Amino acid sequence: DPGENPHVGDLTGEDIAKHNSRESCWVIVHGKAYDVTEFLPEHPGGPKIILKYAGKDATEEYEPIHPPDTLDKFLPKDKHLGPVNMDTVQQEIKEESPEEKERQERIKKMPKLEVCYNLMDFETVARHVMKKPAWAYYSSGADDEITMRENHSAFHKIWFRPKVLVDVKNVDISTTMLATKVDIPFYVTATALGKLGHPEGEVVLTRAAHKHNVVQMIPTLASCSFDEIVDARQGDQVQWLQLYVNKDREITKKIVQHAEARGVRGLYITVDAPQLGRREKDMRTKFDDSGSNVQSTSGDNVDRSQGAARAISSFIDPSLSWKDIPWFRSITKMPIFLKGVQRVEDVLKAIECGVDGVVLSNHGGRQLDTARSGIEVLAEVMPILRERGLQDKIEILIDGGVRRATDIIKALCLGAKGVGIGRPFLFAMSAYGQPGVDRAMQLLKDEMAMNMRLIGAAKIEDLTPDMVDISSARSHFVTQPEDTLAKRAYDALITPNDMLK
Ligand SMILES: Cc1cc2c(cc1C)[n+](S(=O)(=O)[O-])c1c(=O)[nH]c(=O)nc-1n2C[C@H](O)[C@H](O)[C@H](O)COP(=O)(O)O
Repeated sequence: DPGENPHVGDLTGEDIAKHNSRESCWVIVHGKAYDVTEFLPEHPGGPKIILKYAGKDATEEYEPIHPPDTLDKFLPKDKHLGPVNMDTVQQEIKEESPEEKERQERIKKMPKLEVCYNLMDFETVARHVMKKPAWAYYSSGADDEITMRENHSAFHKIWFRPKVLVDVKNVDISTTMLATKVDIPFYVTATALGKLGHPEGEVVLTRAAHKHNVVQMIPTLASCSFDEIVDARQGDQVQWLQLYVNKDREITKKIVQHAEARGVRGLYITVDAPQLGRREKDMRTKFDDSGSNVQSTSGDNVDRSQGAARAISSFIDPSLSWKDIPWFRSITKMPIFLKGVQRVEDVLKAIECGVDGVVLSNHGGRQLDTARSGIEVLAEVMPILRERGLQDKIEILIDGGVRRATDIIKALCLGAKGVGIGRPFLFAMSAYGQPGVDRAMQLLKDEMAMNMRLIGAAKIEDLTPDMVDISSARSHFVTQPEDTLAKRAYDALITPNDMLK
């Protein structure tokens, strides 16, 4: 009688363990059994990582990479074998590796949250406490990571021309982005696989975005399901959707129309990733985990060694082009932005196509290496739009390397409506959970108010192009002239005699 024994009829661990081969492969996920034998060759991450858990409980490995509704969506119902009595499943006693022991020690000694005074502090702590694959995935850029570093250093080539004696007693740092009133001109940009850094994943960012009244851009490749992230929204909180366009347009149409039905307020089509870049730190950690080195698999012609990103993105359509824009117009009423535009010619094309906005971005340096930073492209775009009277025809956002409120202010002075921020919030979340993200956002708000005062601006509209000097913005290699005379004076080894030489 099920009343007495709730597990009557359940499968047992023994039943599952018998199906532990390529010929017959059953796995357990969240207490339910699945026959994935026929799915093995289709798995984007390759068959090997599944075979590592054949006949066993795969939940821990499955969780960070797959939204919870993945099996319901992609595995035929007849392969869903039903509940498993987990008391009968022999849980693997995972011997803690020496590396994991060391990491746990570092977590015990990590700095208190109050010691984080800026966004880079979170990155420093995260590097020490995150699991290697998670750190590698979040921190990696493409190829030599030159663009990833340039994104941040580009802001240091732009200098302020502050105004003085402006009444800045009351400073208002709020603004509107895509007709949404926000407390401060940044949004949480789309970054994939949130559960690599935190067991709750993207919903942590949803809660922090609500608390600080900023917009969250929901990633296509989120660990949480889309509906989980939308369900975590509170009150009239605004979310946008970042879209990787699927080769199967029907799937894309369903995703977009479902998002609109769920009240998402903007569609951001990612256009800089027809194929995901080579993030070598991410790739290297895949080799460390023997199960996921899925190179040698029969009949598997896709190179799966490119880390999690490349594996889970094989659905992206590289044929996407300008001719597809009208189709997007036909399937949704949401405003449409192109995310990843990197030259003024494409901004002009976007205006011609009637697109509502663009994000000037190189994907955080994770795509084409030695592409220019978003802020440098912005410095190229805005003067030309103004020249042609087009600056109000399209909303311009930028992202990449934003780590200080001064970076946000420089972007706004040049004409952006706001900026997207990615890694800092991931690192804050991974190291300290939601309190970390809250603090990161609050630090930016405090910096923003202070720096607006120091530049002589009481509100966002007061930020104008004449407040920045961009004469060095296009130099990718700024040498400092060697001031040998001064150097001589400061070189303790030089004696007065030498001066007589
Ligand atoms: C850090 C990071 C960025 C990703 C990201 C994942 C991570 C871990 N992923 S990715 O795996 O495919 O590359 C996405 C993504 O899903 N879609 C997207 O449009 N941009 C993606 N981006 C780019 C992101 O939206 C911003 O362009 C970038 O993060 C801005 O730079 P910062 O990280 O320096 O703020």
